Amino acid sequence: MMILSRLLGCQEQLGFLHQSKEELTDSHPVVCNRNILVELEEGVGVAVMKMKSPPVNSLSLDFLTEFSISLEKLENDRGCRGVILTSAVPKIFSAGLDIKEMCGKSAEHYAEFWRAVQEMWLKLYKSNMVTIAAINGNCPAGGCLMAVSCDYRIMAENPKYSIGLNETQLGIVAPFWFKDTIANTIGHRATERSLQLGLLYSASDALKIGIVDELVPEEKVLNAAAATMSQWLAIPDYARQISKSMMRKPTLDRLLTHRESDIQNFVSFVTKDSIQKSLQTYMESLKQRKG
Ligand SMILES: CCCCC/C=C\C/C=C\CCC/C=C/C(=O)SCCNC(=O)CCNC(=O)[C@H](O)C(C)(C)COP(=O)(O)OP(=O)(O)OC[C@H]1O[C@@H](n2cnc3c(N)ncnc32)[C@H](O)[C@@H]1OP(=O)(O)O
Repeated sequence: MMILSRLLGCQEQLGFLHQSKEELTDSHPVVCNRNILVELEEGVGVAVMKMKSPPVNSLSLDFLTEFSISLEKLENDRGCRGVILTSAVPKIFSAGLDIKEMCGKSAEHYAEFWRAVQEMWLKLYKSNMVTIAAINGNCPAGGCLMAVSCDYRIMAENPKYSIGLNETQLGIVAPFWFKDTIANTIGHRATERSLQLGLLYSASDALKIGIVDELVPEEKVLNAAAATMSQWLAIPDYARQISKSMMRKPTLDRLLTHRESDIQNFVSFVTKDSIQKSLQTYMESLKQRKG
């Protein structure tokens, strides 16, 4: 009953979660945090993590911390074998890193923020669970990193949605582990072009280039993710997990080995006047585009 009332509280607050009371039984334990709603279907062993931080699910320090804690809890739950990552904010998967966390703050804050970004990626990329991104909206930069860190990506075939690592368009640089993650997905040449030009791909181009694995009509994204999940869960966990680790370990180890220097690089990069100016100009351009 408590679970039900907590979720209903969130629904009232958000007004855009389309679940009926009947669907919400105690066999679907729900944890409704500030930024992420986690629903675990116990019999099936699959959790849905719904990002719900309007307006754009930007990855703030608070959001990232909550994400890592939620994922770790699921990782340690023997009843959970798979996670579907999606959004409860209409038209947005995630707008990527919260630019406000990278503007006008202290070096200590930037270091803490970057460690949280690293932690989110390390936890997601090395997860033993099957991870599927159900991309139901725009997915630039850090949002794209989250998606390509999953095992499989299903995107809504909406021509208005795009996905990619657009950092250079902001005058900033995707760090080596963003680059490695996307290169592991689409290959070296496509990554080179994609990173230099800061390309955002439409859903259909994203499928062609392999950033996403499948396009489906928007209303079918979650069902398609659930269907793919059951295929992946049919493989014995141990064999699948070792295969995943074999593919991903060198990429993970590279950041683990250089974690502190990566934080220092970020701090010295982001504290440059020229970078602060680029980020502020970009934030202003977002606001102007609106008006
Ligand atoms: C030797 C050199 C080594 C260097 C390497 C070392 C270190 C690496 C250094 C840096 C690496 C940084 C990596 C960065 C990764 C990122 O993720 S940066 C974020 C990039 N994200 C974007 O470019 C997306 C920007 N947003 C949009 O394009 C749109 O908002 C949208 C997602 C398409 C949604 O559009 P719409 O629905 O029209 O919403 P609005 O544009 O009106 O936005 C609503 C409000 O949200 C604010 N906002 C949007 N995005 C962000 C964001 N990412 N962070 C913070 N805030 C954001 C927007 O300003 C609106 O605010 P107001 O309502 O106007 O207040």
